[in-house]
Amino acid sequence: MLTIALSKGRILDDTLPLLAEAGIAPAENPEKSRKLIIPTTRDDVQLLIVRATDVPTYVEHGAADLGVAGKDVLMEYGGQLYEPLDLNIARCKLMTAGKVGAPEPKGRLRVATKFVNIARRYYAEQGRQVEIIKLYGSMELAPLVGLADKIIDVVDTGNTLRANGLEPQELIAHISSRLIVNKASMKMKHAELDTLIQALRQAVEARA
Ligand SMILES: Nc1ncnc2c1ncn2[C@@H]1O[C@H](COP(=O)(O)OP(=O)(O)OP(=O)(O)O)[C@@H](O)[C@H]1O
Ligand SMILES: O=P(O)(O)OC[C@H]1O[C@H](OP(=O)(O)OP(=O)(O)O)[C@H](O)[C@@H]1O
Repeated sequence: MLTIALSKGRILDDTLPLLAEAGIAPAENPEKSRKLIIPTTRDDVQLLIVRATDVPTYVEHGAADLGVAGKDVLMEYGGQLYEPLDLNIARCKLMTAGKVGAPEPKGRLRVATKFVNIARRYYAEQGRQVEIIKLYGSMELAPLVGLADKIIDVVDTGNTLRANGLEPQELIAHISSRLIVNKASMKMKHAELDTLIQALRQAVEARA
């Protein structure tokens, strides 16, 4: 059995067409079903539906053999995972952002983000003193109400920033979603995984 961890929403929407090209389709609609383990048209493949930030945890611990996760989530998670394929989906940018026209604060910067490890690394590399404030969502609010000077979040169209009077500032990384594989599975189920990875690679390359 091959177990694939996916998150609902954007990653599921963008991954299902790639899996379909590899001959794998869910037996029921994962967006509608309350089930968290979804069988597929292949007896030897099942899907796990988990939170986006939990995908690397399931895969690293071997509860899933493989999964799909944003590079932002993977950079934040760290951990020991194979990352054999850039699926080139859910593309966006990880950026700092602040209020439009706000002067660069002197001294210690307050940065609100759910990406606390990335934030710590980024400002450490710059030798900048920061206070990092952990949030779980709606980061754009923080500078508006004086909780933080800046945020670190993913940006695509920039509409969310603009709607809140914020502007993108520094680019931290270009982001897309990656196929990740458990290290032990890669050894124990090498043939099956290799076939699936190659099929997905072809599906990705056919689109480029
Ligand atoms: N606006 C966007 N445009 C393109 N890609 C995005 C955008 N927002 C996030 N992503 C990418 O898609 C991945 C999944 O995002 P999604 O919104 O489904 O989950 P999430 O809201 O980050 O997680 P959770 O629902 O667990 O809080 C992110 O990790 C990121 O790599
Ligand atoms: O630059 P934009 O095109 O506005 O995209 C950026 C927004 O997208 C993401 O949220 P998303 O829309 O996924 O909301 P959700 O994670 O709360 O579903 C992210 O957290 C930003 O708020």
